[in-house]
Amino acid sequence: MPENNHASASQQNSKSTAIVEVNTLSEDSDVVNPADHDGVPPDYTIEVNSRNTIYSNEFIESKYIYDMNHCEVDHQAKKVNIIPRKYQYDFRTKRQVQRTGVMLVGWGGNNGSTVTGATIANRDNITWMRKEGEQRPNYYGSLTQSTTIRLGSNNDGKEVHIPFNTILPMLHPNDIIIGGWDINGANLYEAMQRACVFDYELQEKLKAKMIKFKPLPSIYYPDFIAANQEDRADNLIPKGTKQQDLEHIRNDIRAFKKANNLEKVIILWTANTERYTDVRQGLNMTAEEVLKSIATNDDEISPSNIFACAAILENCPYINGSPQNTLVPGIIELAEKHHVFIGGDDFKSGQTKLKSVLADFLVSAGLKLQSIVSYNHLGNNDGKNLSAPQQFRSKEISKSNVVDDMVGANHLLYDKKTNEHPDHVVVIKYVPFVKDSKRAMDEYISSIFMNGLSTIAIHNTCEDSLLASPLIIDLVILTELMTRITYKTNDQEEYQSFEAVLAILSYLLKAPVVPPGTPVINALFKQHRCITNILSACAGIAMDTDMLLEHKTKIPKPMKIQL
Ligand SMILES: NC(=O)c1ccc[n+]([C@@H]2O[C@H](COP(=O)([O-])OP(=O)(O)OC[C@H]3O[C@@H](n4cnc5c(N)ncnc54)[C@H](O)[C@@H]3O)[C@@H](O)[C@H]2O)c1
Ligand SMILES: O=P([O-])([O-])O[C@@H]1[C@@H](O)[C@H](O)[C@@H](O)[C@H](O)[C@@H]1O
Repeated sequence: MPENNHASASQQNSKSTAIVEVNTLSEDSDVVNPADHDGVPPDYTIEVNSRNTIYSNEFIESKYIYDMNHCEVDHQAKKVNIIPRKYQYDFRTKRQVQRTGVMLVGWGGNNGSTVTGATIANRDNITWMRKEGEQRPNYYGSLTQSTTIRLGSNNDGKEVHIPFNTILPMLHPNDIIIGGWDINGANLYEAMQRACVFDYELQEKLKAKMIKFKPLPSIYYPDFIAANQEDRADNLIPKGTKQQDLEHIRNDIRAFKKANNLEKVIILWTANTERYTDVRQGLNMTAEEVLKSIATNDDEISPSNIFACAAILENCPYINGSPQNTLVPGIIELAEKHHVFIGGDDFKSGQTKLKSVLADFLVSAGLKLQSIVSYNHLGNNDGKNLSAPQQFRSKEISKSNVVDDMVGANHLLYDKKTNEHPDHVVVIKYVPFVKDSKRAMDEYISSIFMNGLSTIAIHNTCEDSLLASPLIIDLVILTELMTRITYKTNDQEEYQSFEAVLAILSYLLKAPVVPPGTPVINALFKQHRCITNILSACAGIAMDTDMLLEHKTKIPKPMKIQL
């Protein structure tokens, strides 16, 4: 496990000091009017001066009024009755960040080795040379580490932004203890070399630490991943029943937690994409059925089903970074029964992330998106596994559904009676030569004003693992945070956790799993606002409504509101 040889960065977030107005601005700031923006340094913490936000040593407690419009559509009268409703929430966040570990399923893969090497490089501030000169480690691409949240404005009318991870006490990636399993026995140095993601000099500087890490043996059911993965499977637990596999993985989790003196362990699947499993009565529709199917060695129980059940039964959140339908109804019910968080599916890293922005931009601008073609080729082992039809189908599904909510929200452009929607084609090809450097080519065709046509063509090349690794970090950090947040409402006495299915993670995932019967949101900036607004409410900070009325009207004196 990576050593933690520095004072925990996570604990620094637990102190509280008032905001100090600062005029620091990064030299490379490209804002139009630098004077209009204040960036608060990362080592500051925030304190909300309000009677509705209470700080104790243990908790941050905030009161929040949730406004929601209840709508009644009267088709006879051709009228929509809108009843604005208000609900009071009391949020409570434990301030002490937990000593947290993540066990990656597929630790020896490109994503697993890359995220492990990156946290070591950042923690130990390892620099390396390449032809452009000295390179420094960073966490670019991480929402929690490399983005800011607009708080409001200061007395001079300047916009004040804080680092995202300042809004509430959060785990720091440098403090995450990483371990996990792989069906392949390569140590993490060999895995990093195989991945061909990091520069050579960085690999060599990481060697001494990475070579010490060897993935735990894992479970391998050949029928669930491509046959071309068979030669990789040399690091397996002794062949037994699926019940024995479940118990073995549970023991691994307990051992990892004890050996590293952890308070929280998160299990995250970044192993190969599996084929879909059947979903049917008697197999996996209830928690009882899933556990019975494991006990009776049912062929349709997948490795990822085993890992998910093991995690839940060990009170460990489980996150699915791949597109297969691991989180069947029975596993969702098991998580709900045990009040354990689960999330998925499939990291939303590049081509699909852009699609969830472009489709939203086009449709919300009233442009009728008619055709989307998403082609990519890649040469890593993921691409090799996806070259098999059943594994490709899992990925095709997760990459295809990402525009459904935007199209469904605009019945002016798309006829709901005929389920009208854009043509949408997903193509993935395996080209070994390019390795992890994925090539993505997209074409978006839209009908525009007076039936003109607009075609947008995009080409993107980048290492897939450098896009996915910061998402793995954010999934761990946000999941650990959510385990410290509880709420009660105006008609409840006891504080309780959020729903077991962590829909708040949707921003990081292509095919968000949501609580049964609730809407799936894919539009990226809706997902982003969901995270920032919920965390703002927990911190007692007013939502950023983007109205900026203070700059458009003569704003009155603030009212004193006691909730
Ligand atoms: N940008 C991205 O890289 C990206 C984005 C979204 C989703 N994903 C998904 O993330 C997953 C990992 O991607 P990758 O590029 O690291 O792939 P990879 O093939 O390099 O790594 C997967 C690892 O999982 C191991 N594995 C397979 N079955 C296993 C099992 N039952 N138990 C333990 N280990 C097992 C393999 O040996 C391999 O080392 C894939 O499913 C991929 O589709 C990747
Ligand atoms: O960049 P993105 O679309 O979010 O996700 C990627 C896909 O484009 C790629 O086809 C696939 O091989 C990767 O596993 C990943 O899913």
